[in-house]
Amino acid sequence: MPVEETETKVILTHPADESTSLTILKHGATVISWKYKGQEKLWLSDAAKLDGSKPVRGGIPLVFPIFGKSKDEKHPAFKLPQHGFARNSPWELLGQTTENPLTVQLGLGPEQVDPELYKLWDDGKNDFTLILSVTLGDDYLTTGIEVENTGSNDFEFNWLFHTYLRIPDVTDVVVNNFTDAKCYDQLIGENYFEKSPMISFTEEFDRIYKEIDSKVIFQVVEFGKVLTTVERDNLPDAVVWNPWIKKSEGMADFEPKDGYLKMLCIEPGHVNSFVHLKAGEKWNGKQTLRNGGEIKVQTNIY
Ligand SMILES: O=P(O)(O)OC[C@H]1O[C@H](O)[C@H](O)[C@@H](O)[C@@H]1O
Repeated sequence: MPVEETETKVILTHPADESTSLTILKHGATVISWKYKGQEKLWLSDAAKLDGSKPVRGGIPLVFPIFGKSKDEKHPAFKLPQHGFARNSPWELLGQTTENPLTVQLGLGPEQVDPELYKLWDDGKNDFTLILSVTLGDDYLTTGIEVENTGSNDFEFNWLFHTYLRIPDVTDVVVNNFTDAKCYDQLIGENYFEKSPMISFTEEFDRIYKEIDSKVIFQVVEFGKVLTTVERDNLPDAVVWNPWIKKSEGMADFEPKDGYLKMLCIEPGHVNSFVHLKAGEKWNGKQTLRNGGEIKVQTNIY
């Protein structure tokens, strides 16, 4: 069976190769595992809560309708907890949409969100439908989101795929194609242009790269070999995050404590500005993670 549904999960198995598969937790519609030819490509904490009591620490949590915590008291998302409610709500499997490549859809509407939580967004005035499409390709995983404003008032939101990539050792990898991109460094609270030809990791890292053209891809490269390629569609920003030693110690659901060496978050999103969605309109964004790839060097100067 290429698509199997249990009470809590949806499992997709590649029809031509059963060692390629993925698992989606219905809680948060979080992809918690992607195996390419038997090799796990996503990082999941050993202490991640998979029982719906917390957002999942690992895999691909979904961030909506706010990235981080709003600092603007007057903003409709000000009262929401960090990263909103999509990652913390029970999504519903809508069904399989294509066989080749294998695709399923999951949906979320206000009625599935904890009413206490939903009320915190603009006093519960915003009506929406989220449809997540997850595709398991031969050597890739695509997650695509459609946000529809099904209500009668306009609203605005952030979207982000909080992707935790599993890697052999974060101190051995570099990531390309952020050179000359605008960047906000969350650790020092400063804006600058990224100048490194490749970014590397020797300490805590938390940067929002902004307004990067869709044709620019990001690649995690280890000793000259591409491990994973990240492609984006209509998601202009990308957060790059590694919590390093101290921050990992402070997260109860982060295990093992040296797990930061085995993970790197590259998070395509629309977070530098809000998407304004008029009543009745739809917005789409998509990321594709591809196993391997040829090194491609691209610029952010146009
Ligand atoms: O602990 P969480 O709410 O899952 O957030 C985890 C991380 O998400 C993003 O990557 C942010 O840039 C970080 O500042 C934050 O620490």
